[in-house]
Amino acid sequence: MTDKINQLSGKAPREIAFDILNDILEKGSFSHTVMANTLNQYQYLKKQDRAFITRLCEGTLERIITLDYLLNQYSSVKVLKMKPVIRNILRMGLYQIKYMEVPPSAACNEAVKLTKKRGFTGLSGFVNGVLRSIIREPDKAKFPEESKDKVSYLSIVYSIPDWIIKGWLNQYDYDTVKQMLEGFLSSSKETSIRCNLNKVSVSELKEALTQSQVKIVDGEYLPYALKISEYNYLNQLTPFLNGCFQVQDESSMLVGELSKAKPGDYVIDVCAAPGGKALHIAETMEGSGHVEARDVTQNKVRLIEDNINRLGYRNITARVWDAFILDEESVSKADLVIADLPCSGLGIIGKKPDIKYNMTTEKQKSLVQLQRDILKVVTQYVKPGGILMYSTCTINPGENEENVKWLLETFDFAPESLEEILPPGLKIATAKKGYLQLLPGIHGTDGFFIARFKRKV
Ligand SMILES: C[S@@+](CC[C@H](N)C(=O)[O-])C[C@H]1O[C@@H](n2cnc3c(N)ncnc32)[C@H](O)[C@@H]1O
Repeated sequence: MTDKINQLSGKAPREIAFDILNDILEKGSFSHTVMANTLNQYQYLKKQDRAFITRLCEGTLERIITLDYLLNQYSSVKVLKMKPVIRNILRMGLYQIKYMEVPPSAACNEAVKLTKKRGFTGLSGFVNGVLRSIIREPDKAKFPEESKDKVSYLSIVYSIPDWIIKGWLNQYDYDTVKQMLEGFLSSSKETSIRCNLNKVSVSELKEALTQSQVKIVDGEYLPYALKISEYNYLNQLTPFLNGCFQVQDESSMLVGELSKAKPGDYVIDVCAAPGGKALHIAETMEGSGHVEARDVTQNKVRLIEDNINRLGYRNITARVWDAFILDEESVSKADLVIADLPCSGLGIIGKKPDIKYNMTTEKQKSLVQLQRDILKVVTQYVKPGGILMYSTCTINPGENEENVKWLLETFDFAPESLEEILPPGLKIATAKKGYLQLLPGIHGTDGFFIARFKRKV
């Protein structure tokens, strides 16, 4: 059936994958948006075709540095000098040969077919030649020697730009960085979810998911965190539609967990969309108090509202408010302020691999300024004795540890130890200083930073 419809629409799964990759790699579109929109458009595809497209796109994107390095050893024309269509067909072809359970000759034949279909018949021999020589001599290509050039080795083997590797090697020892890089490569296979305890128990949710043939494993630290896989569409799962869970990484749930909001608290989340942390905190307050979830545009606020409605919480509202602008009415009013600010996102490159190719040190510097500008405003909302939670999904001391130091030097806040409130199984030395950095591959979560402060009375 799918093949027939594909013939009618003229697009086979590899061609759909090619269009997605071309949009991301040549037009700069965001990977998760293009993937979601395209898969939505091809809803009639069989589950395995959708899974094939997802794996091929995500995998190729994740491994671009490795793939280009290898292709350059087999091709007389360097990848960056190739026509965009040809380099992306070759990247996809090589990814299938090296990392997927696709017969190599099929990967090669399909690449040649696609080259002709896209009007490059004259280059089909070139595509065939490069891929055939890879199949013939898979061991010809050599990676940099680990003992001679550690940065190049890690960068090429794990497909991460070398400036990022250098930064992490300044902060962590070699083995830790290597483990992190392994962690990124294995992080995108499951979806982390938070059980909506206001609606169901964890065992009820597990039962409902099992009935929908979803594979479930427990989270690392929190009893209400699960990881799911092997479903087709999230928004066709009955437990999702019924608001029994929210998609959220466990690292992000730790913000809600470590906030220790009390029933009756007034909470402001200044950068809240799509609402993960704000919704979680509303849930922990058991229907009491109030969470005001703010974001900068109506579209973002709509995302929060959709989640509020689906999950059925009554003690949270969403509102458009620009965090750079002081809201006089909120000054010294909040028991808890959540500042989960825009950041360089290097902690989630396992899920959104395009981030690692687009981020730069200059962009990171301007993000530090943005974070400080927002903090100057929103720290004012915390009432004396109230709590400020600062978090980012990145691994960069400038945006994390140095911002903590700056905040403590600049405002009337004291660090609040996290040691006593960490969930069992999570031990991090800096927790007693009021902050922690989670690392993929080490802690089993996204890379994530959390700091807790108390406003002095
Ligand atoms: C890291 S995300 C927040 C994720 C959210 N806390 C959650 O747990 O689902 C950062 C958010 O900041 C928002 N943002 C960016 N600039 C903003 C501004 N000037 N005022 C308010 N929100 C802003 C973005 O729209 C984005 O939704």
